[in-house]
Amino acid sequence: LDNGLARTPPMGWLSWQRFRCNINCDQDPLNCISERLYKDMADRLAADGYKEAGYVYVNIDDCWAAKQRDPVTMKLVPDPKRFPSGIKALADYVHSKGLKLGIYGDMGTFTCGGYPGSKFTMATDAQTFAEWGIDSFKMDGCYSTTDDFSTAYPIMEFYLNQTGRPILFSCSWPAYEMSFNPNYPKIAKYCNIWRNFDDIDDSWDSVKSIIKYYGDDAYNFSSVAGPGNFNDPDMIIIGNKGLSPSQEEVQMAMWAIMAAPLFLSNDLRNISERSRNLILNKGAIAINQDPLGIQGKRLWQIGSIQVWLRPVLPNGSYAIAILNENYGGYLSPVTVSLADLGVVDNGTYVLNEVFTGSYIGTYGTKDSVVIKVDVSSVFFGKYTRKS
Ligand SMILES: OC[C@@H]1[C@H](O)[C@H](O)[C@@H](O)CN1C(=S)Nc1ccc(F)cc1
Repeated sequence: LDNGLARTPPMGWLSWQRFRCNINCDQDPLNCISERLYKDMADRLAADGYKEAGYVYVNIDDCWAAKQRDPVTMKLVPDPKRFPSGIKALADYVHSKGLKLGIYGDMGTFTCGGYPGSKFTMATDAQTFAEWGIDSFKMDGCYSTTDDFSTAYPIMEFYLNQTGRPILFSCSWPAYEMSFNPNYPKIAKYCNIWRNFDDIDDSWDSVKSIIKYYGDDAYNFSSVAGPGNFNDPDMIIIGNKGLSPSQEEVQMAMWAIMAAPLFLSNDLRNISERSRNLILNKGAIAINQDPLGIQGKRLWQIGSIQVWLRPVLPNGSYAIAILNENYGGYLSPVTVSLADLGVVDNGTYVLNEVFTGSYIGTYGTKDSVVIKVDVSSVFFGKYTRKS
């Protein structure tokens, strides 16, 4: 979507994977979906180095709203007990921290969690969000029929644009059309980012299934990615319980190669130094945020070894990820040269490691290097073109 936003994949924090639809603020006040949760996370983003690294969106997901709209204005209202100050006050707070506030809705009659949907009130809801100072809107597709998607998302984009406020538009449109060829060029015209596969869960299997979907690249959806419009493989779950340290490195590396939005869904109030350093890894973020905005691709898979490549600046350079999804065994040696990767120019290259994994071999042009990647691990490096 050409609205000046998401020129690189957006970065920030999103409540859903970690905090779900926990509305039990009586028993669980620290973790329920409430203004307190988003203020706490805004505080952490601003104070712990995340904002400086680029993580600027604080995004509300499902279950924020009251079950009934205002009967007079038909406007959405936040749950009065859980958001007593209202969304505008929350946006003001988040903005005072130099951050942006996102919110969530649905094109159907209800959200997936059963809260009011926007099916008949798109103009009102877009206007409401703009009045509140909202900076990003994720519109889900629950309680909708299949042929509605290709009209509902353009209509909502029209009304968001009408407000005159720049609002990043996150669409779940292709995620509801996986089984039949989504019209990706049309989706890219109306959306800044779009979910196109299953919800992520706090597990290695979930991360692997998403990597597989993106490696298979059905309908060549990678080709429509670029500044202003990105495929969204869902949230970063680093810092939660389901991934081992090396598997967390895999997610950070692969989301960087895939030019994915980086929306953390974890508890920033209680995160290990290791996970926090991984989330803040400058080399990985630089590749994720590369201005070319080209989505990396899986070049080949041999057994449990996958080789991915993403063209990045300076011109002629590449980020490379070698993923070992093996369960058994130890370091698998992978011999790879730039020629193997289809890089056939006569430039001089340096392979400087951005990340993890080990390799032996010589720097330089067509030489092969032997890269050794451990199980459930990734080698993540950058071939920088020197001349
Ligand atoms: O309720 C909202 C929740 C999150 O926003 C996810 O990111 C969205 O992909 C949708 N969503 C959920 S749980 N969606 C959903 C997941 C499984 C299902 F059987 C029916 C709906």
